[in-house]
Amino acid sequence: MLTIGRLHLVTDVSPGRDVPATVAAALAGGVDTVQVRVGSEISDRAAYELAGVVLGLCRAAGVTCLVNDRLHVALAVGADGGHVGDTDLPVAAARAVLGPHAVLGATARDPESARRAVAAGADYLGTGPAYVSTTKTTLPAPIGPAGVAAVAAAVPVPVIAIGGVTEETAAALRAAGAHGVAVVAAICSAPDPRDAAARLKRAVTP
Ligand SMILES: Cc1ncc(COP(=O)(O)OP(=O)(O)O)c(N)n1
Ligand SMILES: Cc1ncsc1CCOP(=O)(O)O
Ligand SMILES: [Mg+2]
Repeated sequence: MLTIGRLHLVTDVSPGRDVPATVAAALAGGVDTVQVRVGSEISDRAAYELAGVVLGLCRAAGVTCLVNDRLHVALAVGADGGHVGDTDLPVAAARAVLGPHAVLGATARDPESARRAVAAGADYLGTGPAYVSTTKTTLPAPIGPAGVAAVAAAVPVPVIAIGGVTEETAAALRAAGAHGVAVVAAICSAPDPRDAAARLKRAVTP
């Protein structure tokens, strides 16, 4: 069974990004999980093609590759698994679609929904927003390290903090009980994504 990484790169949906180039740099810097996330305006065909390219980069680096939301794309490209949230397939349905061996992540913002997601088959939880995110601006108020700690204390699976995470805040989230962190902007908007990933990796490595 795959272990859950400590530094997850979630790909940037902003137009004009060279996603494969950023993923390659982030992998060189030490990202240990890549989650392919595309906007709702992106066709399944384009998502499939992007996921295939990212999966190839991940396989060459020996890194886990997940697909956000679109589990049929995850299955079609042969990714390691997927991640679902409140508006996606329910966790139990996602598990049924992906099968027993795939990695399945679920979003949970509080202890009760965290326990439910794990009971339904999630291997890890993404929790947040830890801080204010510039990438996804429609989110509820940040839960901070205390909210992350509450979720981490409630479940036996790895908890990945997401939302506004930076090199500076990653250590506090680990100290709060997060197994690791997931980022978009801290790597994708960095002047040097490889260096940013390396710094984040040091911050989340025990
Ligand atoms: C690691 C991780 N945690 C949380 C999320 C958010 O998923 P979701 O709530 O489904 O929101 P979208 O990413 O689909 O907009 C995630 N993707 N990864
Ligand atoms: C998809 C998602 N879900 C919660 S925060 C977030 C975006 C995280 O991006 P950033 O690391 O740039 O805040
Ligand atoms: Mg989702």
